[in-house]
Amino acid sequence: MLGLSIKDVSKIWNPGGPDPVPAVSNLTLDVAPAEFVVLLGPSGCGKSSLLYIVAGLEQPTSGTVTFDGLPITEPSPERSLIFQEASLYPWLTVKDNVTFGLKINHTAPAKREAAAQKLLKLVGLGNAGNKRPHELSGGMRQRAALARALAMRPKVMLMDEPFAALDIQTRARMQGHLLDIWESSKASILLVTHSIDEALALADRIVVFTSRPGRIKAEITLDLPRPRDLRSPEMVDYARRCEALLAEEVERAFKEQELA
Ligand SMILES: Nc1ncnc2c1ncn2[C@@H]1O[C@H](COP(=O)(O)OP(=O)(O)OP(=O)(O)O)[C@@H](O)[C@H]1O
Repeated sequence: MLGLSIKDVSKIWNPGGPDPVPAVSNLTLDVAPAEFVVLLGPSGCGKSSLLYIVAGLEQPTSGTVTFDGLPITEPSPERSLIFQEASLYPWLTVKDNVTFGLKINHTAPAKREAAAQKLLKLVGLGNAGNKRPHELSGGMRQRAALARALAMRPKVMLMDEPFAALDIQTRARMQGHLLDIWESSKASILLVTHSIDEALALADRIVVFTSRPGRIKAEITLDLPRPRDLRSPEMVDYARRCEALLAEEVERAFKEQELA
């Protein structure tokens, strides 16, 4: 099968230790090529744990994860992971950060230069290639991190709250950039967020998690054109549904804590 296939995956941190933590439980999720899936869930419900497994940085305790039919056992350039804080190399220019992976791959300098020009333009940093990361704003750094991920032509972009550290206006612009990038790259995206608005603005499908251990509570398919007007009655209705689903889970987690 093409795309990402997560089958019956469970993750227990510290299994066999004195304090095992069941993070994800029997989770099954397929992400089609070029599909944009957003994971929404209460804090600590295992969203990042799942992303690390898909990235190949962690192994599931049980279950399988495949990409284009092949088991995921280790990180690969075809699956890029982008975090909340852009982790650029401070001693390299933006351009050299973007083409770092290509240099490791022994891509010829002329090709690297061409790729950097194209990617920096795509993320709106056409004039910032020679700057160092500390000279950029948070939003610009995150765009540089996106360009660096794109340089490896990933088939899947795994994004862990990529815009959470940004102010609301920058965040909205970054979402627009991401949609442009997604449309031109045709990569699948699996993005974790706490923001219902972000999920509604971006997703083809929102997957709502239960509280820990994370399971799929609901899936909401948004077969709607973008950009979306989040104030339209239809979107307000979707937002209410998401809020109600999340509220149930937060409530359940509190009750379980009280009983423990
Ligand atoms: N490396 C680890 N070792 C032990 N426990 C871990 C590890 N990583 C995560 N956990 C635990 O697994 C559970 C799920 O964490 P995870 O970070 O996957 O949740 P999350 O849904 O991404 O949370 P948030 O939304 O707050 O970022 C938490 O209880 C967390 O403490």
